[in-house]
Amino acid sequence: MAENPVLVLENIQHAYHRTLAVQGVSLSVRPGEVLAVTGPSGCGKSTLLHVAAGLIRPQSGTAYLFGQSLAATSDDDRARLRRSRLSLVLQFGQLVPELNGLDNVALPLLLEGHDPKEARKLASGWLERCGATELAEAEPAEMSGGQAQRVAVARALITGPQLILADEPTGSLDSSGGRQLLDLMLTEAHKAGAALVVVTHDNTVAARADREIHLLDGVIVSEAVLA
Ligand SMILES: Nc1ncnc2c1ncn2[C@@H]1O[C@H](COP(=O)(O)OP(=O)(O)OP(=O)(O)O)[C@@H](O)[C@H]1O
Repeated sequence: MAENPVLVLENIQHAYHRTLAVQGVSLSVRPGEVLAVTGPSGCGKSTLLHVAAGLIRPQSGTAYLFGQSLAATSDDDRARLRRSRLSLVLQFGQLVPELNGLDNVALPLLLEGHDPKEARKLASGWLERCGATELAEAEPAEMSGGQAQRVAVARALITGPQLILADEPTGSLDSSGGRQLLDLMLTEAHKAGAALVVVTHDNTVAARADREIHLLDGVIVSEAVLA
């Protein structure tokens, strides 16, 4: 029997004032699947990812994470779900400005009550794997966009999530740095059996996915199975 999807979006529609950003999008993501969401700037990719993460409540349609309707969960439950089974890599890293690189990576474990020494040891290992050892003591304000993305990816991987939602996770890195970080995300997702949904402008990133959906003006206009 096929495994249950980790993410289902049913007929999602969302507008900001008069701008219709997403118009009736439905999709489903299987465990372990890598899905690329592509399309030109402003076509609704980030909005869709934020809906999937429960950060935006869509005006209509339903999002299900791990079989649970996000509309039916409380803010606390959504936050808990995000911490335990889902990781986000948002555009520009979105690190906690008051914490250094090491504590930003350790934070999801600290919030779950892990031993701080152990959490920081694990965080240090993830920073190293993400090529960001030298950022352990740095504050986010001192980091370049690409450095913040490395730290954000380390923070996303430390919990061993079942689903990673990533918005242009390598967009601020040069092509070789971006490729390395993407390789790491794909390898770790594969090892853990995690699904990865990656929003990208970059065709070389999309080419690494199992499936690609292409959005135009908030609508899925094409879908391709790549692997
Ligand atoms: N907070 C907001 N307030 C008003 N309009 C918004 C807001 N966020 C997005 N939009 C608009 O909604 C549409 C979709 O935006 P969205 O950021 O989802 O697209 P995108 O494909 O991710 O773009 P990009 O690739 O440039 O990040 C755009 O027309 C954008 O201007």
